[in-house]
Amino acid sequence: MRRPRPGRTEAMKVQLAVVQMVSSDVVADNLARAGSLLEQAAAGGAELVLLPENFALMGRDEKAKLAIMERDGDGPIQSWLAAQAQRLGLWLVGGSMPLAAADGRCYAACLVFDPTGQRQARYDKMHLFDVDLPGGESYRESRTIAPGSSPVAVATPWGRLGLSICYDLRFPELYRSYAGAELLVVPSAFTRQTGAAHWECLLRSRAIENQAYVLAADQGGLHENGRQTFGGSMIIDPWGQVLARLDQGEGVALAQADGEFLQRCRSNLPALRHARPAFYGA
Ligand SMILES: NC(=O)CCC(=O)C(=O)O
Repeated sequence: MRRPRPGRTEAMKVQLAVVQMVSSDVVADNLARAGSLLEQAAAGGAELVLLPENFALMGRDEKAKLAIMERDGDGPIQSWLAAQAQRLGLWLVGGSMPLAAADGRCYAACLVFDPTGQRQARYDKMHLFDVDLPGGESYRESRTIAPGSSPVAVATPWGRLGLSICYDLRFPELYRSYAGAELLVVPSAFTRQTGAAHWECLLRSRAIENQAYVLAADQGGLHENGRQTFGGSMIIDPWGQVLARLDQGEGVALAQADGEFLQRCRSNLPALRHARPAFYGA
């Protein structure tokens, strides 16, 4: 494992992993399978691993997440995440899990743990999926989820990591607020319908326009609530190339990020430096 000195991201090389799940409505089963998938990632040399949105529960009823929501910093799912990070010596990005909000709803929180099991960041999903799709599929996340209001990027040994969750992917301004971050994560439970149409295109766009590695861990299959998620978890480089990809079902995709390659992309094609936000807003 190469640990670069701060400010030496061009020397950065890190093995990344995204975990794809088909989470059920039984938390203990989901955590047990997630634990095995994390072991698989660690065995593949991963040092930074991303779990999908709702890794601990995809309930029959959206309200089920309110029954398992935890207080910030206190609860079995948060303890499980800290313990996995420490047990496997990983930076672990915990997709999303429900943390209590003051109004009875929950936040969809993405928590980041370092290899000592210390929590390094919390990001709350900012854009909620209140959407009606062709064919009658309908979602109202705001009934159970309160929106977050702050972008969050966290310093890692390999550079800055910008956090986002699923539907956030459609709002490029969020990622632009992370401009210069080397790594972007998008834990997701994309619908099968919208995933087939937009998933890869949106992810590659975020990688290309921000010249960053993008890690996207999705749910991928048929859940007990009848909901179908897309899968296609992937790791993309700053040139927009898909380095690793899964199809449907559970699994782990691994790929190496290379700081020299990232710096080469940014110096050969300095689009981030050419931006002129003074004329069209940040
Ligand atoms: N859970 C979500 O945010 C779903 C987002 C999604 O499927 C999309 O198309 O956007």
